[in-house]
Amino acid sequence: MATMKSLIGLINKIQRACTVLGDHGGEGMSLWEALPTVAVVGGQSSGKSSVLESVVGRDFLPRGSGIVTRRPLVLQLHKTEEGTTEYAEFLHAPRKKFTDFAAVRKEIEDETDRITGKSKQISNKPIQLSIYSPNVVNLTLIDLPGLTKVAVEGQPDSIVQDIENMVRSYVEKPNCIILAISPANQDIATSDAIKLAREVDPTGERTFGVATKLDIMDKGTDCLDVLEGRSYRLQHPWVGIVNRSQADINKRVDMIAARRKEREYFETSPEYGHLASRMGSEYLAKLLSQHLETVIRQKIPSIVALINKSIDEINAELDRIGRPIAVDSGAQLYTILELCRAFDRVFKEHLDGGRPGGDRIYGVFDHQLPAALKKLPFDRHLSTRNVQKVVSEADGYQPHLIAPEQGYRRLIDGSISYFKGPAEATVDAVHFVLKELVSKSISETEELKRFPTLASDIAAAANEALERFRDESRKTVLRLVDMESSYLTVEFFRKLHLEPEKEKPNQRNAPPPNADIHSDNHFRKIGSNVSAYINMVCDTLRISLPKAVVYCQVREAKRSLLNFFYAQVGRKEKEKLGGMLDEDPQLMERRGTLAKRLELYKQARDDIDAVAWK
Ligand SMILES: Nc1nc2c(ncn2[C@@H]2O[C@H](COP(=O)(O)OP(=O)(O)OP(=O)(O)O)[C@@H](O)[C@H]2O)c(=O)[nH]1
Repeated sequence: MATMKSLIGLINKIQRACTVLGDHGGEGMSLWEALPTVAVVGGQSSGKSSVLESVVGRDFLPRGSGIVTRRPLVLQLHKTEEGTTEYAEFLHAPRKKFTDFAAVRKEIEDETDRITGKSKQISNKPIQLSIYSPNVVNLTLIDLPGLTKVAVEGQPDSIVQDIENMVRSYVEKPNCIILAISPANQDIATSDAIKLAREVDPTGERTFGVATKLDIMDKGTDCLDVLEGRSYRLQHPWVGIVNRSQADINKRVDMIAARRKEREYFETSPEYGHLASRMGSEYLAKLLSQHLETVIRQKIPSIVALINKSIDEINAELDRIGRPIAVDSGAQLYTILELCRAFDRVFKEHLDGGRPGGDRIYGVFDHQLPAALKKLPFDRHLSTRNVQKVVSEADGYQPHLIAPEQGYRRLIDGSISYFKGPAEATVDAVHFVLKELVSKSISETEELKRFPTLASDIAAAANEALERFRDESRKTVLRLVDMESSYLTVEFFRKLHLEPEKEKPNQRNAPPPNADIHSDNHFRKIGSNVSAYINMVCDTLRISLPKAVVYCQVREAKRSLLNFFYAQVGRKEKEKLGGMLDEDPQLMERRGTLAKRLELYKQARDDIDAVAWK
């Protein structure tokens, strides 16, 4: 069977670990709240601090007027071998051992101010203090601010409610044992502690009533009705305490002497002599320790169940956000390539139809390009006036005799050069669609979300590749246009001469007023022939430009978008690979917190297994 020391010591260990991880209850069923503790509750100046110091046997708590205790003090008592030196340790100063308990008091005051500032504010962030002494029992007590009635200078009006809310947040927990301190020299009916305890623990199963200041009750009055269970009955018998009076404190009566004085008081008291064996702070400490140990033993199964549930939840979240990356360069390289492949898969799905986006490229070919071609200013370029101008310039001093060969060539070259605009616009439009698809694919690749550095490296590499593909595509489409200029389709013109006159004068070729009909008809005819040829070229380019763009940009993007990147990664020094896997700092912090919490819960489970089932 586990010893009392080991069980309570175990809970102390888990409690300290919870505090390190910032789990001090309040946020849903935390491990902290599953741990049984003893909360010391009482009105101002009810004697809380005196009881705690009597239990510890040391003078170590801050004293003063108004609200002295402004943060919960989690006091873990560890019984050490007889003759060993007493010392204290704070969780917030783990390597500092305090043997001077006056310094402990100062550290409690300073640590309180560190969080609440010099104001009289309170804070629910606990101070964790462990005391190792042969004069204590294994016990964990939480000292809470006194339930006050009136805000004093420098306190906000809400202080009364704030304190009650904080105290209530502790005592309402089913695992909290309530040490209700009531001064016997005041009507117990007005005890703040009993009132609150009655509310949160109506059956009194987890309330221990303590009556202090028995020694200064009005002459002729005593506390026997309460101590002998006739009034304010609780499941556990009340314990009477006589702490040091203010005079004793001022005279620096030490705690061990005070305990002796308290024992003598009860042993020689006519009223309480018969109760002496179950009165006094030493008896109270032993009673609480035994009860705490019983409660812990009862609660172990539910604590283990909560720990196991928490372990499963943490493992599930770690799986979701991803486990830490291995540190060896081989594993890192593998991870990087895997992530690149994941991105590539998403990108290809966008192009091939699994995800939206590829259709926008078709939209460029099916709408944007035809519309742009239609808008080209061939009307103006092939107006009769301009045809006449270009042909005349091409003839020079000798007008052409039959067909103006040079004039035709210049008109056709001039017309074909207009195609360069729509050709380059198509290349750019497809480029921007591909760039957008790269960006969408990065954001849709779940695995990449935790590696912002790698995500931006992949985006940069992909966009660099798209720029290269665009340059190549631009050269190719311009070459296609130039090819149309470089060698005209002779068959077209041969066929032309065989065909009868079809062209009727229309608005576009209408001759200017009082022009020479022969030359106008002649130039209009030329313009119409060139226009027919250009229409043929236009039909050819409307088909060949998309092929060139797909071949140079879309096909390359599918085949080799990251090939350069793979080569770069392969050349990176090993230590640089880790840098590519830098994670979102918040994510790393979250994973670190989860890993620490997981370690706490696993350790707690192992400790409990090691102790509880012996
Ligand atoms: N005679 C006598 N005086 C006591 C006893 N218990 C406490 N006192 C005195 O009552 C005053 C308040 O005692 P504390 O222990 O500071 O009470 P407290 O509830 O901790 O006070 P705050 O934390 O400041 O609200 C001090 O002057 C103590 O000396 C007792 O049993 N007998």
